[in-house]
Amino acid sequence: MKKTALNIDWSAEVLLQHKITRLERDWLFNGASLTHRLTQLSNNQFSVEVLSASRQLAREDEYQKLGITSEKQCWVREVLLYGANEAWVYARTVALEINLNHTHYNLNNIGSKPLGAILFSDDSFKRTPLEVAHYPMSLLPTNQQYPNLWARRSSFINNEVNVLVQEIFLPSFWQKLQGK
Ligand SMILES: C=C(O[C@@H]1C=C(C(=O)O)C=C[C@H]1O)C(=O)O
Repeated sequence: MKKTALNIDWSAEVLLQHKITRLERDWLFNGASLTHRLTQLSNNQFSVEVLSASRQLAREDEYQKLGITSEKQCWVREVLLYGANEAWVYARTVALEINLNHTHYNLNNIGSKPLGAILFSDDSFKRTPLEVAHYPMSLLPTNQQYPNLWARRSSFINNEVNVLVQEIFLPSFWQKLQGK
């Protein structure tokens, strides 16, 4: 598998180098549905903008997390999650396409419905522990390229599919929490 220069360090090392606040910890390591929490925080003014949803090769760190040892076509969905008309979170979800095609989950056609509504409504999904990293600017959408943004990832796994969900908290989200 080709080495990518942008391998992200999802180890806890980043937590040793960058002290996180109680507020950051609450949002980075809270296992509840982010859709639900953002809906509450925005007083029900939550929405999803789908940037892309397509069949493509994934990144090395994503293959590794998904337990895929050679480059295979994946289903990749990239969205912005909005609260009160501000982009609060960029999310990138990856699943092995061949697995997804053999499930009854119609993830590729959910459009602007939040993925969490599916993943959290099916008790068969087990969620892996949340990991955090600082997300490389160049991997963010062009109008959201800020340095050192906190990202978290975890997988939702059942006997049909392994769905890797990565969520990057944008500056406007932290500004909202700080009442700015
Ligand atoms: C996994 C969840 O789904 C959210 C919705 C997403 C989407 O619609 O693509 C992606 C990431 C999540 O923040 C959740 O609500 O926790």
